[in-house]
Amino acid sequence: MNEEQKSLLLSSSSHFLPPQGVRLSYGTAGFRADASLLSSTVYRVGILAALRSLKTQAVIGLMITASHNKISDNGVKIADPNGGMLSQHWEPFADALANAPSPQDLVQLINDFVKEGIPFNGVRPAEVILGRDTRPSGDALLTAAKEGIASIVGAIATDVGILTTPQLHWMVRARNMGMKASEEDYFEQLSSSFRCLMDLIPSEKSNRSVPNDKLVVDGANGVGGGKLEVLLKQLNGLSIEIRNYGEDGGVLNEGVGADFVQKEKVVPNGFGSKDVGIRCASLDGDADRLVYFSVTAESNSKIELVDGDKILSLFALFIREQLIILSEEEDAKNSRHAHLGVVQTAYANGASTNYLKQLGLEVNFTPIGVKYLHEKAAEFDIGIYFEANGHGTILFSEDFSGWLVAKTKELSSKSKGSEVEKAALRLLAVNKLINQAVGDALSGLLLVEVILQHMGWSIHRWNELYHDLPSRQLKVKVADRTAVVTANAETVVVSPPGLQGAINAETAKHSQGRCFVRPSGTEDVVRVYADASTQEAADSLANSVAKLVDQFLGCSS
Ligand SMILES: CC(=O)N[C@H]1[C@@H](OP(=O)(O)O)O[C@H](CO)[C@@H](O)[C@@H]1O
Ligand SMILES: [Mg+2]
Repeated sequence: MNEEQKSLLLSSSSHFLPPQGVRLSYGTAGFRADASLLSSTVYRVGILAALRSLKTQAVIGLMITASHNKISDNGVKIADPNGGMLSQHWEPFADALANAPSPQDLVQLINDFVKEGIPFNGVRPAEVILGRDTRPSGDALLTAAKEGIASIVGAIATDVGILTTPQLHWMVRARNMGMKASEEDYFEQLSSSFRCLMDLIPSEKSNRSVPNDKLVVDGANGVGGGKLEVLLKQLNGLSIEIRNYGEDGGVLNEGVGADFVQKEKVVPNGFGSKDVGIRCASLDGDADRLVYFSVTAESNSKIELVDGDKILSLFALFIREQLIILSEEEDAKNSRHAHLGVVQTAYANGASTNYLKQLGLEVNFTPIGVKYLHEKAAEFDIGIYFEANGHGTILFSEDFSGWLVAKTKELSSKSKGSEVEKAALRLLAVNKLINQAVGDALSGLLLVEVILQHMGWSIHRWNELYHDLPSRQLKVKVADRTAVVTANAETVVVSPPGLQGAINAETAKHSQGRCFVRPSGTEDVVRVYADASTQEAADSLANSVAKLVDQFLGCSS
């Protein structure tokens, strides 16, 4: 690193001193904290993004969002060249950068790091694409990110404005693949592949009208509602009403959104008795999560939740159906057995795992956080992953995508209009529609809608695929959540000593009980999850274990 670069870093970093007494860590989804604490962190992630771009000689994304967190929080995360999350190898460097106490320490750290092979004088300058969600703090943090990028000589920052998180990841991936990568291109790809899937609905089904065919979407008062509206203008055949846009006085994620609906299992604001029986969906604040629900007749606030596990099951059924058609009608010589795998976490409802296994699918488990699920899903020809909270997607391997393209070409000359050609075309359209970079509520929603039409199913029929085991999630505020250390994909507490033993004893008192606790990577809480044979038992188990957490870790003041 030359002197010009060092002094540029020294002078610009002196405007962004880190907050005292706060230690930040690149958690399940980047850095998150109260927005007032974040300008130095975002500035430093700007530097990190530029260095990552130099290292990979590719375009990197930087997204300013705190997703489902309360409106006063914000956060920042990196999209790697393939559109996925930042390589886990770089997370320790990200932590060290964010916590370097002084400009001198920061420059020293960067100097040591770049010696290990960052091509400072490479052929290609660093380039970072910047996106942000609708949070009011986003603007100022964007300036900090730009300053960070500008402190690496020659680096280019491209501000793409307010976007959903998956749009930003999609753009990064598209740019690095040399494809069209604007927001219009994103909408065009989603709408054209959706139309293609609609056209491939078997005719006996497309004439059948699905009961309650209107969909009502809760936009979490975030970025997703407005984007969905733009997308809908390019589509026919969908009747969608959007509520909680964020422009009608509602507060981001407050009593609304996918995280609220999935965890509390009650209707979001703006929904009630008028919606009984109607198909409803909820996005989270940055539109990378999607859950469905319907308002029950017994009580206006109660819902039947159709969560990420059930979206996964619907997708798996559909993909499996197409693969079966392909393999049955194919002559044995040219056939290719596609390896289909699904990936879940410990938050998956046990009933969903049983259902998927009964379908004959290979079910894999990873620790919490999409970076782990995504990595695992990428090992299959087609890998489907979902967190119960509604974040997930379907990944197609490069090899299988290439085979599919060749296959559809071959079939279009050999057996045009056949069932096998249609199945291949459907898979190809799913590959285009569903975001290959990260879970994406908008593309997920379009895929759910077209599959329901394809099956001729109402939300109730879909919900009947299997019955969820009753579960309960709670958050416990403690003095220091990092005091909870876990193992076994975050399902067993190893510290503080004695806590796991107490949880086990409590769990054993409840029929079919299962319970685990872990520190959240996105909020300042410890999460408690319990499931059991009845709702009362799940509630009682979760409540008792929340008390244990409180006893072992002490309440924060
Ligand atoms: C119980 C739960 O929903 N946890 C979520 C939540 O992480 P926590 O580390 O639990 O706060 O946000 C992550 C990012 O969206 C997501 O990957 C994860 O599954
Ligand atoms: Mg989100």
